[in-house]
Amino acid sequence: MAKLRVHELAKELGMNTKETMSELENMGYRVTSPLQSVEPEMVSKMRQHQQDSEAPTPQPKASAADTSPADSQKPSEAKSSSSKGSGASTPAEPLYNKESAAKPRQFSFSRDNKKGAIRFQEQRSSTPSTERQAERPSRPESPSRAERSPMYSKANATPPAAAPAKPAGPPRKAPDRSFTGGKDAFDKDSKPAFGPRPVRKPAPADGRTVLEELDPKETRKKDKVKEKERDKAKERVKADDVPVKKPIKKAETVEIDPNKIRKMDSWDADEIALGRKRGGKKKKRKDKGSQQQVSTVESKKQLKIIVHEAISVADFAKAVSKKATEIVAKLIKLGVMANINQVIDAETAELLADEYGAMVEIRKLDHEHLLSTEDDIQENLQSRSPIVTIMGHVDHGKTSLLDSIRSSAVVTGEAGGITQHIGAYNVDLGSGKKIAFLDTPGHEAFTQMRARGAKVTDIVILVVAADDGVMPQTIEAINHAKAAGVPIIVAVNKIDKPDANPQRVMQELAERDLLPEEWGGTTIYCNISAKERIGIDNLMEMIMLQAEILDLKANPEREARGTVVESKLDKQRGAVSTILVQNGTLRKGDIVIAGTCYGRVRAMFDDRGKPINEAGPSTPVEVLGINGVPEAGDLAAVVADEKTARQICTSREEKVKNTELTSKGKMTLDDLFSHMQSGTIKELGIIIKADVHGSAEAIATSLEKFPSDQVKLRIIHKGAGGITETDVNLASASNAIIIGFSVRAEPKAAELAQREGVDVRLYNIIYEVVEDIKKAMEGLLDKQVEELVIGQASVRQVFRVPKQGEIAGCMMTEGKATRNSFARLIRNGNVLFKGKLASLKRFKDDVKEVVKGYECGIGLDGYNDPIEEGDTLEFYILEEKTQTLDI
Ligand SMILES: Nc1nc2c(ncn2[C@@H]2O[C@H](COP(=O)(O)OP(=O)(O)OP(=O)(O)O)[C@@H](O)[C@H]2O)c(=O)[nH]1
Repeated sequence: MAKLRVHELAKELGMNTKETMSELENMGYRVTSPLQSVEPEMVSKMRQHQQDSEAPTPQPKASAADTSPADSQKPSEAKSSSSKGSGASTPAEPLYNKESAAKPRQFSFSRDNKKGAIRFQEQRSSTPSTERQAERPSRPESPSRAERSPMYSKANATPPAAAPAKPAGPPRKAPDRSFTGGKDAFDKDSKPAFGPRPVRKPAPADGRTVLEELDPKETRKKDKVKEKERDKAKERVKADDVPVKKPIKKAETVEIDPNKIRKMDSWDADEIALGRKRGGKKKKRKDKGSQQQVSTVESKKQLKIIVHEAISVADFAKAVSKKATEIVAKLIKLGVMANINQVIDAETAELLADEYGAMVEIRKLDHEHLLSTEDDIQENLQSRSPIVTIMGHVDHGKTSLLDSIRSSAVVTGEAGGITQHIGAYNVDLGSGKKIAFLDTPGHEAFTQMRARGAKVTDIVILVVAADDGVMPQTIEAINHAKAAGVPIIVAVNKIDKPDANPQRVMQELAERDLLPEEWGGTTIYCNISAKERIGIDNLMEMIMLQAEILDLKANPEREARGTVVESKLDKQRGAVSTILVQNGTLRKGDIVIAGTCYGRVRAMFDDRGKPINEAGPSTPVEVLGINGVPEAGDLAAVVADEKTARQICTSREEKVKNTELTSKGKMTLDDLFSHMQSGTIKELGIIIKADVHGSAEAIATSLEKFPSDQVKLRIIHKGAGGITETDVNLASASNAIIIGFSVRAEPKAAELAQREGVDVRLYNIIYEVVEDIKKAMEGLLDKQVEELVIGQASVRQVFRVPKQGEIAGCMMTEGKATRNSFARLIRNGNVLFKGKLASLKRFKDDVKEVVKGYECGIGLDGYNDPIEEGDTLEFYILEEKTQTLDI
């Protein structure tokens, strides 16, 4: 008997790949990849296991089997269709411009065992699925799968035991309600579980389908939910009906939720359950009035105000049933100058709420919170297409690959053949399967987005030219993808070239932890020629296979949330933003916030410039109507009205102004110890940049060997050259520190590091690097260091002194500077340097200290960039505090 790969076995057994992997694991067989070959004996064990579980019983256990997504096909059929369904095994057959599917199609994978090629398979359902279902014995469904399947109603997934009332008898032909991923599922005859629910039909005495039998249960469940929602809605309506001038009685027993109303919080799961958002147009109109910003809910608890990012003073006043002028006065007492129409941030609202014995619940509008599907109603979750980023070294064929995938001519249209902008494209593979591609000019945009909290990509395609091999940017791309925890599929490109050497690429990448599956590793490699369009279909199959493993889900029913991929100002069209919808559905007319910008979606275009009215999950769209140019990586989310959008954006703008806020929470060597102590850090990410590769290697080796059972040192990236913005972005996105050895940070990188709060350490002696890390771990074990500012000086003139570099001629404007103090060099609010003084002089004499009102000359130790007139020097000393470990 021949070996089979995991995904082939899964196909044969009618299971999904993930389940098969876990089933194999359960049977004690180690599986690391869906491409892994399974030994013949294990294959037969699995088959036996399958048969055992499929053995027909006199009990009518149709319910679970009916709901199996894979049961619509017999294993034997799966095999036979695998060879014919793909149009035999002509490898060059295009996958996504197939003739239109007149018949319902379904999508799956198969392997042509003779040729060893895994192929997409398009299965035409010539036989009604009900027949196929009846031909094979039913197989009990595992509850987990039932739960996961988006198209299932939970009721249908009830295990066999849940239907004991059914009369015993021979298994009857139950209609196929399994979801196969194809349009079969919508076949009228087969009465799909996810079609219009026959809940209102009275269940017949016998001959009922399991679906019908279970419907009352489902109905009850639904009714309960609806009832709950109706109650909630009533409460909201009650609140909405409160006239403006009428004070809310018993304010302390009223829970006021300014955001949980139709106008404020369109992404609230409850609202979605009510289906209010889409049907809420009329209400919206009716609600146009400031008083409708607040809704009340009876509660015996403390007054609760739910605030997302901001709330206006007027709304806050309403929430606590006080006059706005009183709130303004309270704010002044708290040191916040705001008028009635101004917006206060959630934290200020919290302080204010304290004054009224109320509490504020802050709901964050960040990527982590908004893009999670946790609060989505499970049954609304559906599989979504994978979002793929193509990365690789310059000229290795990223654009050509994308071009060949979407059969357009991007490369020829590019100026100088260089990818000039980030594009996002949807590729239709037919059979309802799509892949969203992000075309980035390397990895900068990817990491930049990640640094902004965006996690856009599900899979990275690493393009490596077979004639060129692994190059510096290939390594960077690997490190960036790894740091983001995104799986990599390697596309070895240009195999058409005479000097192509795919084996060498494999070898080089294997050394970097990308061990090919055929060598016992887990990384998928695909040999392709983007130019000659060789192996593209196989690559697409592998992407879909990986996507299946990742089990990507989204809820198209909810309001859109996504990420800005790029944005620009177009002379004709105004601000144009490319938004990748990641959850929900974006519709024309929706109000979108993106970073600090917002607006009503005036028009939307797909990746080919075609106007569209709505875009579901994993769809990139060009959006017109946003009032500015948001940054790549900004979260885009639909809110219910412009007022809410404005409030949030105003508050965000204020936060952006306060640069300190953005640098909050970043890891620095200084606070490594406190993080270690609080247990908030398990590993310290390090990026090493050195003048030569050898030094970077040497530092990495010594750090990797560093013994510590508390914190693991993880080298995220190492390379030769100065510290660039990309390095800082990577550090910021990965909460890592940067070690520069005999290199400096590029000015823009230094600025970015300052803005992002990334700790950049510069060294000239390897030993000192290790020593510093050691000190950070051990030295701070005894001491906690605090910076105490002691003075400030303004740079009036700059002198160049041989061997000493630049000396800043300063006037002390505040406090004092001492010879052993530290200094921060600040320009336009940015700290360009932080470190020791190299010299402190009055005229030609070294002095110990200079006080306010006196001139002095100051050299900065280790700072080699120009000092400029007008720069500010801030002096500080480090104060050590003894730690009390036993607290
Ligand atoms: N022979 C051969 N040439 C290829 C193949 N793929 C790409 N090329 C050529 O390689 C060059 C670079 O291709 P691009 O697709 O622009 O590479 P890129 O990685 O997107 O480059 P940047 O946009 O500059 O980062 C072009 O001249 C392509 O025609 C291939 O499979 N075979």
